[in-house]
Amino acid sequence: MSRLTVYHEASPELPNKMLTHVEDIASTLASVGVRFERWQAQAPIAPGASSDEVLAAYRSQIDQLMSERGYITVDVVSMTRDHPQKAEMRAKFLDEHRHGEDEVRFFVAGRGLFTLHIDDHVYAVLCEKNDLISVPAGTRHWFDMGDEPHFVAIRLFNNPEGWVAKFTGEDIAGRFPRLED
Ligand SMILES: CSCCC(=O)/C(O)=C/O
Ligand SMILES: [Fe+2]
Ligand code: NI
Repeated sequence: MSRLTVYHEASPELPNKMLTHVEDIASTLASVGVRFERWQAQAPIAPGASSDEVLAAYRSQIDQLMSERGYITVDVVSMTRDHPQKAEMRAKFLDEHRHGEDEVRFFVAGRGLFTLHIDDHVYAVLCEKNDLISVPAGTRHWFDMGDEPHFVAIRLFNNPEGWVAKFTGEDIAGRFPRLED
């Protein structure tokens, strides 16, 4: 089940609230400029599926997003528990960073934990299959796929280089809960 946990940045051990209803998650995130929607990931895709397979299965949703907001690049992150680079892949996103563009991710299988640092609050969004999240450009955030990664996410970008991150150098991510396996 998707879940949003909200904290003050100084109190990682004491959440202010935890929400599991999609409308509550969406409205709370919308109040800080983050788009969260429940889509239908109907094509049966398993973690480990190839990018071509995923892109072909979700062509119409991808085209819709691309024409809506002018995204020009799309890729796929497809992770399994036995992925040979799972530790490196996990580490890549674990520290607080920003992107120069919106972070648009559509989960078509499995789950992952996005944590957003907005003003003096921290929003931990457990995204599951069917969830679409769009985090505005410049938002401080990190992502945990866990020790046992199991997900497929489609990523959309509005620059030709795809994924480019600027790390903040802050250690805040290490103080907040990771994804539980
Ligand atoms: C869920 S896709 C992999 C994570 C990612 O692209 C990112 O930018 C995390 O912050
Ligand atoms: Fe990111
Ligand atoms: Ni409700």
